[in-house]
Amino acid sequence: MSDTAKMVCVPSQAAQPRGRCHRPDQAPLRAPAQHGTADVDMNLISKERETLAQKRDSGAPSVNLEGVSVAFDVPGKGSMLAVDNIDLEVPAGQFVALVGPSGCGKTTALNMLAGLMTPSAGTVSRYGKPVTGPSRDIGYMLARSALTPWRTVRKNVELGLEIRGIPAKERKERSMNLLEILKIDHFADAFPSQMSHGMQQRVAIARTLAIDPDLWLMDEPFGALDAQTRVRVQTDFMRIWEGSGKTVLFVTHDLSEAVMMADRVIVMTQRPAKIKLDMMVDVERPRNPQEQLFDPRLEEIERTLWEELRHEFN
Ligand SMILES: Nc1ncnc2c1ncn2[C@@H]1O[C@H](COP(=O)(O)OP(=O)(O)OP(=O)(O)O)[C@@H](O)[C@H]1O
Repeated sequence: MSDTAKMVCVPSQAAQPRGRCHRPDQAPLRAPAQHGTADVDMNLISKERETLAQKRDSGAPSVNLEGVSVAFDVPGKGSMLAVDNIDLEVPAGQFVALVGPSGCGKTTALNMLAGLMTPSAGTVSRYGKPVTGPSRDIGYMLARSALTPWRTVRKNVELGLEIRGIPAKERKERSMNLLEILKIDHFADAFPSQMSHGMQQRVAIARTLAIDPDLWLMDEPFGALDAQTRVRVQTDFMRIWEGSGKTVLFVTHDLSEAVMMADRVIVMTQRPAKIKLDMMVDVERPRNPQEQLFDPRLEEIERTLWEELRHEFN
């Protein structure tokens, strides 16, 4: 692999003053359980939570990419470098948006974190442990997360809980709670085909979050929504995330969405992907996308990011 230049070292949130941006060329600022008894199932869940709490208490970053490169074999063309020596450290509880031109490697980064692929070089770790495969504490949502057409909305949301052997009563409580927050509880017994696309995306959000994942990987989750629906869904999503303490990696092509939602925005270069800019969004929370659509500070940050991003499209 033509794995050459050392690119960037991204500091943790604690080490990084909000609202500052850092260029990479500067010094680094841095089984399913059987449907058995409820007792057995609840023990399993509380054990997982305990382990997770220990990991978080360790202070290790929720996500860490160190010197990560990815090369794909392209028939007739040989090895193609998609991701080039990336370092990215994300502390637990941070909301990070990844933006960059199409094909620059954003999804590839999420896939590595999800344990769906391994890097060609470097290490991908969570709480200091290398990622070796899919993990139950990760939720992964795509732009077009297909719902199961023959299951009702509630049954779709409960799918992951069913697989984990969560008892029916708790499944129902959790799914209805999320559907209420997302304002689609009155559709609980409907089928996906009876809902608008925006509503289906809300169901997909609820399904992703129902298992209470520690790391939320979101790949253009609102990309297919019309502008008005998008702002409404963003607002609901913010309400769920803020205060949850969960780590989010959020891929989007929409800069204003990135700035509105995230604590920190990473601008990637065109392929092979490197980190071009790493910027904190110093706008206080809670944020409300419906009310802050034209917030001057958000617009200012968006302009700064756009100045970096636009050169990647030439
Ligand atoms: N399995 C694969 N085999 C070969 N090439 C691949 C494979 N997966 C991704 N690529 C290539 O790697 C590069 C990065 O792809 P990736 O999907 O990560 O980009 P992206 O930034 O998410 O793009 P988009 O914004 O369009 O979704 C692209 O050039 C893509 O064609």
